Amino acid sequence: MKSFTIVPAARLVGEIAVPGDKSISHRAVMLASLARGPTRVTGFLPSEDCLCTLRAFQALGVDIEVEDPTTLSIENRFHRLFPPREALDCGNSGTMMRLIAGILAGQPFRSRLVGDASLSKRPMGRILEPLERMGAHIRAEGEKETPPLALEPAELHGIEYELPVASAQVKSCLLLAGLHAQGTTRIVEPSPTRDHTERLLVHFGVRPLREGRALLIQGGLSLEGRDFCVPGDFSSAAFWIAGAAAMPGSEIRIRGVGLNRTRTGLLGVLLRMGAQIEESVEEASGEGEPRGSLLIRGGKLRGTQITKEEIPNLIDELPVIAAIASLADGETQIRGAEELRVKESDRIRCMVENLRRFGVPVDELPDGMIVEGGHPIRAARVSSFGDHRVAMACSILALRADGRSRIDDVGCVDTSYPGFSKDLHKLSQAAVESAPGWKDYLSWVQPSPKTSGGEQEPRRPVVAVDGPSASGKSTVAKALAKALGIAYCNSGLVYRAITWSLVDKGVDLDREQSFKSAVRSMKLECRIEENELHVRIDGKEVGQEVRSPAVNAAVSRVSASPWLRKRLLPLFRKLADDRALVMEGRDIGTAVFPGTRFKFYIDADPKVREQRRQKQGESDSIEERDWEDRSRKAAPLRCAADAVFIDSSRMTVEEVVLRMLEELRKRGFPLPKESSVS
Ligand SMILES: Nc1ncnc2c1ncn2[C@@H]1O[C@H](COP(=O)(O)OP(=O)(O)OP(=O)(O)O)[C@@H](O)[C@H]1O
Ligand SMILES: Nc1ccn([C@H]2C[C@H](O)[C@@H](COP(=O)(O)O)O2)c(=O)n1
Repeated sequence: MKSFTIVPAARLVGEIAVPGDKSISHRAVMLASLARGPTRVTGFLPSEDCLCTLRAFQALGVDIEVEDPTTLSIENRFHRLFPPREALDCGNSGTMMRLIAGILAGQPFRSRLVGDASLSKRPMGRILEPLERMGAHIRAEGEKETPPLALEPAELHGIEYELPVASAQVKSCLLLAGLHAQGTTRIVEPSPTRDHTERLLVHFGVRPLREGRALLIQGGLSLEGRDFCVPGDFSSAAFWIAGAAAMPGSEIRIRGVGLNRTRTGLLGVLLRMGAQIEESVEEASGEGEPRGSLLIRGGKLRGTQITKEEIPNLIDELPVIAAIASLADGETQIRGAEELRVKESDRIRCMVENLRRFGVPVDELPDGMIVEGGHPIRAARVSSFGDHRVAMACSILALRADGRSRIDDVGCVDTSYPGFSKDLHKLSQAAVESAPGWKDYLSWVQPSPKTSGGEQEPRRPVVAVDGPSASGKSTVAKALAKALGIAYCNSGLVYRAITWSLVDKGVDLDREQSFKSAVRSMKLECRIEENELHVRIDGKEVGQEVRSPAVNAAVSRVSASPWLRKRLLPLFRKLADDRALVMEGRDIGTAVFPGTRFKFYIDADPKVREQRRQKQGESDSIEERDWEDRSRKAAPLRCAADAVFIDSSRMTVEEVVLRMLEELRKRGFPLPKESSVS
């Protein structure tokens, strides 16, 4: 399963054009396929969803040539559709299924519409009822009126229908069915929804009549092919708009994006939250799709209230609004958004669960949520729940986490935004240009918050050395201790020894009680002999066995236990009671000896670290272990704010140790008269 690993970034900077609008791409293919004469569609979104629509119309006998991934030549040479040989696959797309059902309902042939697991759970009753009233023979084969949909040949007639819930998909389904019905179809909307279908109908020569809240379409009119350019998708741009607005110091420009007023509700919400957004409409061409560019500057946002009336114009943007509400000061309430529960996922449930994992206080409501913003964002591992917008919204929030986060199951992002991760990298990397070397990686080595300053200095001088796996910290810490003539303590050895014993005894690490009782019954001895830490468990001194693949694979899980860490803390501190020492690990400068003035954070490019570990002939999943060490709740791996950061990628061990000695001298460490490196 594909996942994103998100590196924190201070801000978003740069200029992009987002891919074509998903809603409009579907509709452009559908209407061009019904039209007489050729249409060239440019800016088409070649996402999984839209490609399903393209394949469906090819299967219905329409000539669709893909000139390049975003340019299509479409012509229905026979001015009719043909029976498809097999079921039409709508993939993950509710838009496709509901709209194409409107087109197929009035055809003189049978058809069947199927979808993926997620689409197969989505309600179709809302189109079945009005279509049946128009004379369609349509049946949902799934439970509770869910897909697949089976359609039999039928002749439709116009009806008057008042939508119980504002829905652009239901409205569009009925407009397309009305096009193939006898007489007039009158559709009344409770509140305005996105109007792409109406605009495209006008583009192809059929003008629905607007009478207040009602739309009227005359059956039997034919569409005329005409070239069409799809604007950039506002809902894709929304991730950058919201992300940049909420990250102080950001400045991004988005070109060629659709600015249809029925889609841009997000802008109003962000402006209310204090965002700085400049909009310039480049093309308002009458009844076509308006497009233009947006300039967003980042700042501190404040919470807001989003009401039922606003929902239809920002429904797809609610996940990202929930994400950035976490960064705003104060509370944000989202109400009247129960529709979110029947999208590609239950977006209320999924966002609430993910926000909680990021450490955001959030209350779930039947029709929305209350997000309490302004708290620190914790690095987290979350799931997309198979929903593209959840995946992207969480990616934006992860940029502001205190470490590297992981979003699992992100294959779904391709349904609307192929290339999202590339754009994320492009816009967030610009933010870390000032970091030397491997930019994106360095950006997550952010200083931990400053300690209160009240921590006690250890009784004897302690040099704290922290860093990720295979960064070389043991090697340099050992050499430094030798040069200083003081004790060297490898705290990781203690975690490894405990892990080895647990693995050796076959303890199930997932069962907390077994884990705790096994640790309690262990006889753990830590002694410094000949200036080096020695660990014994149940009377046996541990050796090379603690570096076995089984221990490497389990040690980060074991050391993530807050209970165990609390238990070991006094043991580590006691070692410094009567001697000076160099102690290395993952939390020495931040949790074990936060009061020491002598702190180092040793790091190296992940590729270099990988190579170093391979050279040692050890099997170790460095990336996985790093992630676990950084994302755990208790004492995660961080570079202390007052630590000296050393990138050892292009330094020899001697160079690193000399650099450390120099820093110790500057900080007043009691150096022996002659400290040499050997
Ligand atoms: N500056 C350096 N240049 C080249 N190789 C180095 C450097 N520092 C360390 N190494 C080598 O890299 C390997 C890994 O180093 P070391 O075991 O000290 O890393 P570590 O950070 O303590 O790893 P872990 O925490 O996983 O035990 C060793 O073989 C070591 O000799
Ligand atoms: N202070 C420490 C030291 C070590 N750990 C954990 C994290 C590591 O994955 C594991 C083994 O350490 P290593 O021998 O690789 O340095 O022990 C920790 O959490 N805190």
